[in-house]
Amino acid sequence: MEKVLGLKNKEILRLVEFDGMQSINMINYPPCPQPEKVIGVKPHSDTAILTILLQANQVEGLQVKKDDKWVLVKPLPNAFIVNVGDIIEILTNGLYPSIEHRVVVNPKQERLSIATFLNPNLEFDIGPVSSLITQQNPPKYKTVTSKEYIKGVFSNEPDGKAYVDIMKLY
Ligand SMILES: O=C(O)CCC(=O)C(=O)O
Ligand SMILES: [Fe+2]
Repeated sequence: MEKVLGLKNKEILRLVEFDGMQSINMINYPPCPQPEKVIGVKPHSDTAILTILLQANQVEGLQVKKDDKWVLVKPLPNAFIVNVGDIIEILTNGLYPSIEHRVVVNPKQERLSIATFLNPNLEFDIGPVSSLITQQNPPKYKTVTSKEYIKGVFSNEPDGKAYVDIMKLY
């Protein structure tokens, strides 16, 4: 991604190279006889840098929002799904938007997923990287310390792309 964008000084990589943080969510979705009445995980984007996700027992349920429609992500054997998180959207000044997703439940089968979230080293600020900012392309997002960013994540309920909207300047 840095190569494609022509970024210098490891402007993305430095967030994870030393003391980046990883956390894991293992989720068991029991079968639900009335799946239309419940939601497994409500619509949100991941506030991390990237998410690496395994639909561990190959049962579908994950959907991503594309052109305002929910699209099913078919489980593939031995394949990981990589979701762009809000931090990549902010660092790239919107060039790589984070993906909104949700999980619906299955009437018959239980579903297991394992999501690994790549989170930033707390030493660096979160904001658009300087090599992507020019007079013609001014920052679209605020720059905050990682601690402020994480504090904001925990004080806002996951809700669509609401948190990345809070980080927007206009
Ligand atoms: O269970 C899944 O497939 C996704 C879970 C998820 O979106 C999350 O934990 O942030
Ligand atoms: Fe998620």
